[in-house]
Amino acid sequence: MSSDELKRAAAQAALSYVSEGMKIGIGTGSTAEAFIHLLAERVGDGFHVTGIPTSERSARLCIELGVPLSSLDESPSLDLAIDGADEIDASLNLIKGGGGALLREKIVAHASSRFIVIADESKLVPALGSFPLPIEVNPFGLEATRGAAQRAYDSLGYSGELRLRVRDGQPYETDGGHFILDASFGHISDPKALSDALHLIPGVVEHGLFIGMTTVAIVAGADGVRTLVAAGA
Ligand SMILES: O=C(CO)[C@H](O)[C@H](O)COP(=O)(O)O
Repeated sequence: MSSDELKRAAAQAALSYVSEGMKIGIGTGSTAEAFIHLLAERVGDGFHVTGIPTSERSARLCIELGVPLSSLDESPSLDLAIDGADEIDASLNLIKGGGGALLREKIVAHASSRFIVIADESKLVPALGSFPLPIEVNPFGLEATRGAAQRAYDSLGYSGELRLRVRDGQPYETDGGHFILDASFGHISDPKALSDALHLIPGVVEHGLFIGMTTVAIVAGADGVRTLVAAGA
């Protein structure tokens, strides 16, 4: 199966978690978009759901395909959220934000009773960190924030670099008007310690480590679709 077929298979399996009338958070990225297409087919057959999108990009696709939308302000408590990931470790901790939507994705996942991650098996890793960690920062004081983040990594014993994400020659701007620093420091030995250290920096708006948030990961591979359930979920 191709990577797109695997993403679609994971997205298809996630549909079984969606019931009539639910309010669901809708993620961002190619796997989440596969899910939006499948959900739209169900909606076309008369199924009722309300989607709360995690990005303008996902919102546009939902509108184009006829998936009814609401906002987190109108619907602050969600039944579940379904989203992709850049990396998934054995404890179902994640790196997210490759598509630049990590802040809204984290807010929506946190507002959801269950957070379901869909992915192809290439996203499963023994330890997080091969994928650069996206760190969303306020543009004000960018260099001060970059320096503080570098020192946080240094103090935890990591070595590597922070790169400002650029698109078309300009800093990449998130839906919230922030910038992203992509942190390449290799395997993250203690995700919680790194998360705490980054959260102490005023210019850091949020980072792409999703720790202890995942309820279920649905992972599609050559041998079929596996459902991995988080301990205690
Ligand atoms: O976190 C994300 C966007 O901010 C995506 O979920 C993540 O980048 C995975 O994307 P894809 O499904 O295209 O591989």
